[in-house]
Amino acid sequence: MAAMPVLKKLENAGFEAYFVGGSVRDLLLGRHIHDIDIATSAYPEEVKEEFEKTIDTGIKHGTVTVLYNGGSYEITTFRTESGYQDFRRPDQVTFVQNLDEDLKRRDFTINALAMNTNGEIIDLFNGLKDLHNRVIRAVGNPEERFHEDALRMMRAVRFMSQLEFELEGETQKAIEDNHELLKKISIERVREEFVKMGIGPHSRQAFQIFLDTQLSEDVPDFAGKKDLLSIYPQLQFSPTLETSLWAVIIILLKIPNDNIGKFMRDWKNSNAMADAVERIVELFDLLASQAPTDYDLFKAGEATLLNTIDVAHILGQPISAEALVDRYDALPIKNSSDLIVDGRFLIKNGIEPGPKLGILLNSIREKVVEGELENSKAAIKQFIEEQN
Ligand SMILES: Nc1ccn([C@@H]2O[C@H](COP(=O)(O)OP(=O)(O)OP(=O)(O)O)[C@@H](O)[C@H]2O)c(=O)n1
Ligand SMILES: [Mg+2]
Repeated sequence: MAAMPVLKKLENAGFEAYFVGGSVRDLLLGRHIHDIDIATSAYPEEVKEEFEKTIDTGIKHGTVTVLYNGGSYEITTFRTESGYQDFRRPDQVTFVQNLDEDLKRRDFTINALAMNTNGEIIDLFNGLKDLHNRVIRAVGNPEERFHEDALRMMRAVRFMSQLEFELEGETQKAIEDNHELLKKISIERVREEFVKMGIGPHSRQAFQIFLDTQLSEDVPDFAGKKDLLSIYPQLQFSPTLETSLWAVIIILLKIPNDNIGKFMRDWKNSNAMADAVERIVELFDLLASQAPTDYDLFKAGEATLLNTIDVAHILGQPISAEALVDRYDALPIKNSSDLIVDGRFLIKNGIEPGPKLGILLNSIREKVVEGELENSKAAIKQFIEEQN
């Protein structure tokens, strides 16, 4: 690890120092390491004395960011779990003088590993075994861990998705029993975990647990929605601008389906990338074979992160932006607020203001949502005339 000199510097100054948390986990899993956390016996002021460039990231929590040799490191004084407030992260923390106490307050066994300057792993909670068996398991008593910080319940499902791990039974049960605590957490923090869950490679399985444990009851707009998995496979496209770029290049180059794998390997793309790109090309093939409607183009755009006009071009059916705007009016709507007309339109077309107008407007809305009536002014006008 290029970060080793930072640990050594702290050790040479007479302090204990270890890599901890996600960086140790990701190192052992061979994953990309995106941030490096260091736990130390040194107090923030002492850390600052050892390094020239530091940022006071969270002095209250014992954290100083050190910039060293082109890298950036979050160095935090050993601390305990005491001081958690109302199921959220602690406002104040208690510093302690040993690593064990610090590891004990961490969320999951795979996140409670530490590594010293010799590259030795300190594993107090069988985190290595859980890494090997691909299990997310709370450190110690799961209830306690989730009471300390309820966001950890969302972290559990996002790690499942990101790392392609299973959730250990007791940990899952504690989430089922305590899911309501998630309501205490700010939506910004929940959203961050939700997005990581949704875009991870195991998102379908994680999403299932998110629904099963009823965590879904405690986030906006999901209450009572139990049967979402039937539509979820769409997200397995995992589109990114990068996957869509390769798909577009393959279509432009007219690479036959059998050769997509070879094309992707020629560019040294990963297998996962190749799979995702193949799915997108398949989607385009399917669309090209069946005279797509505007709605198909729109949905294909969503599935590929391309805009609808680009999708139409790729399929050899160029349309102008103006034409598209007109044609959009006729798209089926999902949300009643998307209805193209309102009460004024009905009055203009001969309906007297009053209760009958409200009832008619509601039935129009229902028919459009059900797809029985086109969401266009012409179709709705005709429908009104038929009712009179
Ligand atoms: N609610 C939380 C958040 C963090 N941690 C501990 O702090 C470490 C670092 O936190 P963070 O960077 O948020 O998560 P990572 O596990 O490093 O995951 P990521 O790869 O997303 O950074 C975690 O590994 C874990 O030991 C915790 O116990 N409880
Ligand atoms: Mg991290």
